[in-house]
Amino acid sequence: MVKVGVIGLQGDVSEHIDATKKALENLGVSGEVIWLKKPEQLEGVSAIIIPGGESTTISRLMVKNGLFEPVKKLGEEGLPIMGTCAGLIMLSKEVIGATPEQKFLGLLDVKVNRNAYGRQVDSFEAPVRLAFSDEPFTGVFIRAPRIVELLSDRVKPIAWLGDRVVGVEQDNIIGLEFHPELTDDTRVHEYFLRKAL
Ligand SMILES: NC(=O)CC[C@H](N)C(=O)O
Repeated sequence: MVKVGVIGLQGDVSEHIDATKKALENLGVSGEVIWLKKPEQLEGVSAIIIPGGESTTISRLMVKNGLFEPVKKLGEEGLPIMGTCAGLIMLSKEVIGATPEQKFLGLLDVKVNRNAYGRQVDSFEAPVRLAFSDEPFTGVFIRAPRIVELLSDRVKPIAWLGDRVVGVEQDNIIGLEFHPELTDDTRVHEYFLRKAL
């Protein structure tokens, strides 16, 4: 029985909850998926998801609600954490274009550029190649950050758009530029959840 917490302070929380429930079903694993707002709810959690949204707001609210430090600690201790889009920004070590008060969990050795795709290509869908599946995955990119540098050998690419890395993994941590929760395809969530089984 796994318990997955989706950080539910801002962003596309319900989409991640639905995708995670569906992925657990497809894996044949019984589990609970919770809308995580308070540190007390971290008790017994086996994996955490940080959704897409607005990283400045998610950062501020995680600090305000007392989730920032405990989540950082759990990630450092090896708890599986996946961040999509704004969630990727939250997980990163270095961020170009951050606001001065914005804080990052620093669990992924990557440098990202916030809002790097610019206005013209603000949002788009494109086929993404995954390291763990032969079939392409529909990548939904919405004002996505761009992974501009891998800062250590510990971080491994797991998703590509053309020859550009758009998803990475570092042991227990996964960060993606795109939004797998906005498709009906649960392969990415399943891959992540296997880390918690
Ligand atoms: N869809 C998203 O999560 C967008 C992220 C947003 N550009 C940010 O900086 O937080």
